[in-house]
Amino acid sequence: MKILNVDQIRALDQSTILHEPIAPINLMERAALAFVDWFIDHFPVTTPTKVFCGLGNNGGDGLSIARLLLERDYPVEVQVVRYAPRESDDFMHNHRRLKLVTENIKYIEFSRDIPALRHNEVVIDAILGTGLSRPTEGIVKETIAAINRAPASVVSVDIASGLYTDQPNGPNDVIIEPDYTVTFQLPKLAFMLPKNGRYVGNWQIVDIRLHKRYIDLAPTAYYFTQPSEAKLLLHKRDRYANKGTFGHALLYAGSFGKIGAAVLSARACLRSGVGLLTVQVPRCGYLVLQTAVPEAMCLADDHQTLLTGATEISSPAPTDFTTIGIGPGIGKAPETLAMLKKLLPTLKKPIVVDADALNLLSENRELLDQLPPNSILTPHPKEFERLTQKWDNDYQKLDILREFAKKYTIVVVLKGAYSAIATPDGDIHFNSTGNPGLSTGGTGDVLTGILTALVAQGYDSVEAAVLGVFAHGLAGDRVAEQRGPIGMVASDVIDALRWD
Ligand SMILES: NC(=O)C1=CN([C@@H]2O[C@H](COP(=O)(O)OP(=O)(O)OC[C@H]3O[C@@H](n4cnc5c(N)ncnc54)[C@H](O)[C@@H]3O)[C@@H](O)[C@H]2O)[C@@H](O)CC1
Ligand SMILES: Nc1ncnc2c1ncn2[C@@H]1O[C@H](COP(=O)(O)OP(=O)(O)O)[C@@H](O)[C@H]1O
Ligand SMILES: [K+]
Repeated sequence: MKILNVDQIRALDQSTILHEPIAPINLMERAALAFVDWFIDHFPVTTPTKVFCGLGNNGGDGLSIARLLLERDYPVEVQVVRYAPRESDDFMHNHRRLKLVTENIKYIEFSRDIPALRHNEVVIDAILGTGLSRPTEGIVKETIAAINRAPASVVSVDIASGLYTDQPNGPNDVIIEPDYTVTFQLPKLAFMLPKNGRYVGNWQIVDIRLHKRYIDLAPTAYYFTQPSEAKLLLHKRDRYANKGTFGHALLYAGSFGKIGAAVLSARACLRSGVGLLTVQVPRCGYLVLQTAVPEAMCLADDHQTLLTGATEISSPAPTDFTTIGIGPGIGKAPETLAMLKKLLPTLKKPIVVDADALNLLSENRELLDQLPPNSILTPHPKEFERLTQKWDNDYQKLDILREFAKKYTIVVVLKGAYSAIATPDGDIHFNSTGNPGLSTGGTGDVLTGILTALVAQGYDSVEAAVLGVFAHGLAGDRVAEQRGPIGMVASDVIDALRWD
C-alpha cells in the first residue's frame, strides 16, 4: 500500500471529486460515515462524546460525525474552536445541517470556554487534519493542551491535531495525544516514525473509496506492507522440488557465551524453508549446535571461542554456498574482523549481514564498498547510527537510510516498530506487523536466519526483506495473541513462523 504526501492526498481528494464524480460535501459525508462505523464498533451508544471541531475540512468531518452519532442516539456535544474568522465551505454546510438536529453546539474563543472533561467521556478530535501548515498556537494550542491533560479517551479524525503528516514537528509543538487515530484511506508517513508514537496511538485505516487510479499512478518512495501484498511475494513450491531447489545457506554465528545466537538463527533459517544449512561456529559451540539443531550441518572453526573462518575442512568454500548470513553473536575480535576482510572480496552473490558484523563494518567503513550488491543489512537503530551518523529527527533518519542503501546498492532493514526497509532504488517499505513483545534478546538473530533462508531460496533481496520482516512480525503477533507480549521469547517466534 502506498503512502502519499500531503499534496498528493489533497490532489487525490480532488481527483475523486472529479472522476467519480461526487460532490465534496458527499465525500466528507462518506468519510464521516466510515469514521462512525468504526466508532460504533468501539464505543457503546451510552458513551458521552464531545466532538472538538476546527474550521477547515477536518472540522467539517467532525460536524458531520457529530450529526451521524446524534442520529444514532449517542449523547453528543459539539465544541467548535473558533480560532479564525473564516470557515471552509464544507464546514459551513455541515454546520447548517447540524443546527437542524441539535442546539448543543458550543464555541471556544477564550480559555474560559474550554469545557471540563471527565474520564468516562470520549473526545473526538477534529480540530486540525492534514491541512496543518504551522504549529498550533493561541486557543487551538490551549484546547489541545486541555484535552491532553484530561482523563477522557481521545479519538483523532484522520490525524492528531497539530501533527504534521509528512514533515518534522518542532520539539515544543503542542499536539493531541490520542488513544486512537482513525485515518482516511491511506496511512500517513508520520504514523511510521517512533518519535510520533504518542501522537498516533492505536491507528486504523478506514476505506472511503478515494480514486483508485490516482493512487495507482501516484509516484511515491514510501510503502506500507499489507498482508495481501506479502502473500503475493511468497514463492509457490514445485511439486517436483528437491532440497537442492531451495539453496544451501552458510551461517557464521556465535562466540563463547553467545552460541545461543547461532542456534536461534539456524533454527529460524530451517523453519523458513532453506534446502540445506551449514553453520560455522567456534569450536566451543560445536556440540551445542549439533544437539540443539540436528537438521543443520556444523563446521567447527579452528578457534575455540570465536570465529576466524579457518576450519579443518576446506570444502565447500564459502563461495560455494547459495548465500551467507553473518553476524549473530560473533563478537568483534580482531580475528573475526580479519575473517570478514578476507571473506567479503571473494563474494559476488547477496549476503545477509547483522549484529556484530555490522559493528565491524561501522568500525571499518571501507569494507562497506566490498559488500556484494543487493546484500541485506539488518541494523537496529543504534547499529545504524554507528554505520552512518546521528540524526536530528526521524525524517532525517529516513533520508540517511535511503542514501545509505542507494550509495552501497544494498537493502537495509532498519529494525523497530514499523521496521523500515530501504531499497537500492531509494524506496522505503514500512512493515505492518510486530509488537513490543519482540523487544527481547534474540529476535534479531531469528530475523537473520529468516532472511538468509529466503535469499538462499532465490528470493530477490528486496522481496526477501519485505516478506521476511513481515513474516517475523506476524509470528511475533501470533505469540503475543496466545501468551501476551511480555513473556515472549525469541524461540516462540521461530515456532510461530508460517509460510502460507
Ligand atoms: N483529503 C481527503 O481525502 C479527505 C479529507 N477530508 C478531511 O479534510 C482534512 C483536511 O482539511 P483541510 O485541508 O481543510 O485542512 P484542516 O482541516 O486540517 O485545517 C484547516 C485549515 O486550518 C489552517 N491551519 C493550518 N495550520 C493551522 C494551525 N496551526 N492553527 C490554525 N489553523 C491552521 C489552514 O489554513 C488549513 O487549511 C483531512 O484531514 C480530512 O479530515 C475528508 O473530509 C474527506 C476526504
Ligand atoms: N516495538 C516493536 N514493534 C515491532 N517490532 C519490534 C519492536 N521492538 C523490536 N522489534 C523487532 O524485534 C527485532 C529485534 O532485533 P534486535 O534489536 O537485533 O534484537 P537482538 O539483537 O536481541 O536479536 C527486530 O526485528 C525488530 O524489528
Ligand atoms: K484531527
